[in-house]
Amino acid sequence: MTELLTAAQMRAIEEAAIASGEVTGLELMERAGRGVVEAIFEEWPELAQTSHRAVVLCGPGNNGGDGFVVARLLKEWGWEVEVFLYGDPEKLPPDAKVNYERWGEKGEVAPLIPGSLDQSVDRGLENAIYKDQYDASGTWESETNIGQQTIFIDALFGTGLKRRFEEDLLDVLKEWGDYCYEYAVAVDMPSGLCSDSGKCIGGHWVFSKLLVTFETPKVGHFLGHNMYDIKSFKTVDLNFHWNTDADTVGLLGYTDLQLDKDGWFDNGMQKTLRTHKYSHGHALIFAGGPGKTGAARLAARGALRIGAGLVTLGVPPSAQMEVASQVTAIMLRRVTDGSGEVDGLDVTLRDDRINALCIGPGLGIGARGEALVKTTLEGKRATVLDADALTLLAQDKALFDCLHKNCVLTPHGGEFARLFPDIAEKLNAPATKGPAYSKVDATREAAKRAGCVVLFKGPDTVIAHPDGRCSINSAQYERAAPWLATAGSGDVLAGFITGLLARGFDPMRAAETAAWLHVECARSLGPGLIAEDLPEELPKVFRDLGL
Ligand SMILES: NC(=O)C1=CN([C@@H]2O[C@H](COP(=O)(O)OP(=O)(O)OC[C@H]3O[C@@H](n4cnc5c(N)ncnc54)[C@H](O)[C@@H]3O)[C@@H](O)[C@H]2O)[C@@H](O)CC1
Ligand SMILES: Nc1ncnc2c1ncn2[C@@H]1O[C@H](COP(=O)(O)OP(=O)(O)O)[C@@H](O)[C@H]1O
Ligand SMILES: [K+]
Repeated sequence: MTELLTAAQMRAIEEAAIASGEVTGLELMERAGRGVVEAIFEEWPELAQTSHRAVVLCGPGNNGGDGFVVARLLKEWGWEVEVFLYGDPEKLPPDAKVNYERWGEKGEVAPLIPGSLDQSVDRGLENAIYKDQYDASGTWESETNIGQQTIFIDALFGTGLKRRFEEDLLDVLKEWGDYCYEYAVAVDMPSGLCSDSGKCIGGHWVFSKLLVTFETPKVGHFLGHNMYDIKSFKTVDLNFHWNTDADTVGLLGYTDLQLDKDGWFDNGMQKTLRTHKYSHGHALIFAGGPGKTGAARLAARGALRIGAGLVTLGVPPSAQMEVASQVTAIMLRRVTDGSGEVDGLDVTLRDDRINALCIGPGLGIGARGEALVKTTLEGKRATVLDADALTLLAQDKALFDCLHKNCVLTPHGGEFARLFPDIAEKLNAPATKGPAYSKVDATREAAKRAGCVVLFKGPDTVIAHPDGRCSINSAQYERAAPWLATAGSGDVLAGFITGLLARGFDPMRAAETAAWLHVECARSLGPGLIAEDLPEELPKVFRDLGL
């Protein structure tokens, strides 16, 4: 799993490597700066054809030190380089100071104060050509003579940003422009954003197209919406040994999910030649009343496609005809209420082959919904609680206290705030100092309180286990799939998780695998997708994965 580090973890592993004598801080800084330059030429090969111009903004810490290395290396390539420093050179930390002095042998350093950037930015804009425009009017070939371009390098702050920018710096950054230049690079972090939470601490942040980070990405790179302008994300290997602790957050990827043939088929519920449908689990998904059954049907379709052996919709008698006219492979059963009467859930659950439940999509928040949530939780079976079930849990502390370790809660931001108002308040409070309270912190706290897995939705879906394990399923950067934000897609996700629970996945793995596949389906479909398409795309996604 790609490990995502906090600023403190990154600092600790670097300090350990330096203390062990494996590498010096200066060497790490040199590798970092060299990595940035290589990343620039890899991203924009056209810039390697002739020499160009760089404007480098350096900050008062080691991020600024990286900037001085980049400036020196680009100068050695024959580039015209302008360097600005925010802060007092005498107060630079030792490695940054060495690189400031090394740069001083090659060029000047101007103070970064209001007005100092005017000319540099104007000159940069004079010749700037924008790839989007260029593509529309003709071709963009790496051998095209694009004239001298200016590349803007943001090495102001990295993982060390602690507080809001002073007014003079805010003024400078406004001059720098609120828009994104074609060739703009963030060194480690877009300055102004918190590397633990992705939140804006500085009061403003610097836009860029390419972000180059070091050794392994930081948690904040994958949280929140503030990095939407970044088109390319590169990680430079600093080549030193490190181990992380149990707190480390993982970025979900294909290899982590053991979605190879063995991992996929070899679960508690094995899909092999010798098994039959009951070997793959039986999911029960509750539907709401007439006109409200679509959400549960979407979830049911998702559960079936992801491999549950059988899927039954538990419907109130009033919606029986509506549902019956819409389903075929999915079965239907009347579930009036939570009771032990005929058609009561208590009776249905006497069938212990039903091993996974999904409650909430389209359920309603009336008495039937409440009774079903209660009976469902008392059964202690693997259960996904989504949508209306989350509202019911938020309204009733006794019901919330019935949550158990086999549950998965799947709130979006609004539902999360209803369920965990105090946690949401901390999360949504304006960030004023770093490291700021993050969506990872919030989801972990929520999972601990609920005593079960919480999957907090969004392009940055965070999945946390009460024992502290935590991962992010990212639909950002090259995995962006904004068209997934469409009515009903969350219902399908609830169904995917339920289907995997029926197949015997444990709650954490079911939530992680389902979330990852959900985004894969969206990417495979592309813009125009509607929620109904998602389950139908699974066979193609499975085929493409070689399953
Ligand atoms: N530690 C290492 O060995 C390495 C660090 N590297 C770079 O070093 C960076 C981290 O360096 P630092 O820990 O020095 O942190 P930064 O360079 O991000 O900034 C920290 C400095 O800024 C000050 N500061 C924080 N918020 C401020 C604000 N709002 N206004 C004014 N000043 C503010 C702090 O007091 C401190 O002096 C990484 O992001 C990375 O770019 C790389 O060179 C790789 C090696
Ligand atoms: N910008 C986005 N990019 C990618 N995925 C998104 C984005 N916004 C929302 N999603 C995903 O879409 C789904 C929406 O779920 P939800 O809000 O419950 O919708 P609904 O209730 O209509 O089904 C979630 O899986 C969420 O992670
Ligand atoms: K930066």
